[in-house]
Amino acid sequence: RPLWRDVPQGADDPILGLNQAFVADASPDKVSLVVGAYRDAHGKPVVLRAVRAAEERIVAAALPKEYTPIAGMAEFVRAAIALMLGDNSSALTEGRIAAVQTLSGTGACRVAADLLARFPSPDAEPAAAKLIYVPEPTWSNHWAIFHDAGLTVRGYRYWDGDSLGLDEDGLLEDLRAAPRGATLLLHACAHNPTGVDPTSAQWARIADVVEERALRVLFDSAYQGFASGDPERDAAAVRLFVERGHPIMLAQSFAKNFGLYGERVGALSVVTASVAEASTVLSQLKLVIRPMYSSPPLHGARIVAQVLGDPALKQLWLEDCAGMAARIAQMRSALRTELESLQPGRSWAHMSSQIGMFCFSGLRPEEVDALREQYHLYLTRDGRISMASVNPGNVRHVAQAITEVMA
Ligand SMILES: Cc1ncc(COP(=O)(O)O)c(CN[C@@](C)(CC(=O)O)C(=O)O)c1O
Repeated sequence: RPLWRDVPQGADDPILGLNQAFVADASPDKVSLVVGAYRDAHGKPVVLRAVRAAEERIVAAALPKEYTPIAGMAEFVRAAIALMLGDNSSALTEGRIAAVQTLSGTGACRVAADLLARFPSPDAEPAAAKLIYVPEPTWSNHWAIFHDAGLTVRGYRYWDGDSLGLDEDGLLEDLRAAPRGATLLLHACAHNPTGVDPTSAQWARIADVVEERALRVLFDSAYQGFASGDPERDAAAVRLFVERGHPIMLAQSFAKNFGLYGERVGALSVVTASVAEASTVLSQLKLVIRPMYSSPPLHGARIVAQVLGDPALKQLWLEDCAGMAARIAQMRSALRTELESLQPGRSWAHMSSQIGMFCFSGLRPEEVDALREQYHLYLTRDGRISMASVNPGNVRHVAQAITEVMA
């Protein structure tokens, strides 16, 4: 009996769906510039040295595989917070942070969304109760995550297509117009998809407006250490808000900076005003998680806890993290050089001034389609290029293809 006959065909995911088309492409010249996953200079995925070493220790310890608590592995969660806020963060030492391990960054954003939907800010105007502002553009999955949790999602100006940089005036104007107590999503570093981050002076002005409008902030940190190569530097924006006393929420992904994509390692932290608030918020986070997926996976959390808890392994990780960031920076300048030599008079400065995994190239959708159809180059239709997929072996081919579709 066709009991599912009324189910409509769902749209392919703009990122992951495109990757399936790439896999199906038989051309030997195909290159995927789609998913933000690191590749080495030979186009191969990498398991970091510190991760391998930690795994050897974990396997040798022959640990049991009991359920983790609903809130996850406490040692991992604490290490995750300390990586972002610093070991001597007062919020951490005073016990004012409610934090849980999550199914990577996506899971952290979704648990945050459910908490926000259940507990609007007490200072919120009625219009702000379930309202979250996300940057225009943002990671495509953000819209669905917050919508599915029952929040109303609204864009705020972020990308300036003319200057190929931050639309600071538009951003501040939109935030000033936000109803009091609404939630604001901010990318901690390496904004996806634009690669454009506010300067420290611009972050300070954003923090001013957040205070004026009593906005609640959810930082989404998916690239700490991977952006600049220095986790301390990549934590600057989050630390600015915490030092100003903002009760921020922080979603952390360890997919990219630890290369643990498929292990699904993440955390969600809520900085509160007191131990009592942290305790009630944690109890509510557990009520969100238990019916959603009960408890998070063991292995990846053990790896991150082992690495961050051992100075020698942490140093190894820092070197590899810096190495990934450096290779991406090299490819940014290599591709820029190739493009500017093929297109005299046209500047590709934004390719090397942007930071993190992606270059927001400015390529139009029809040019992206031509790259895919004629040159077997795959990238998302917003023109985002995953720079980790560029390497000395394909950089000229990529530059030539881009030049030809722009002609
Ligand atoms: C800003 C941002 N937040 C959260 C996540 C979620 O990552 P996680 O759940 O794997 O921890 C991503 C990953 N974005 C990728 C790299 C992959 C993806 O789309 O899932 C991207 O290609 O944009 C991201 O870019």
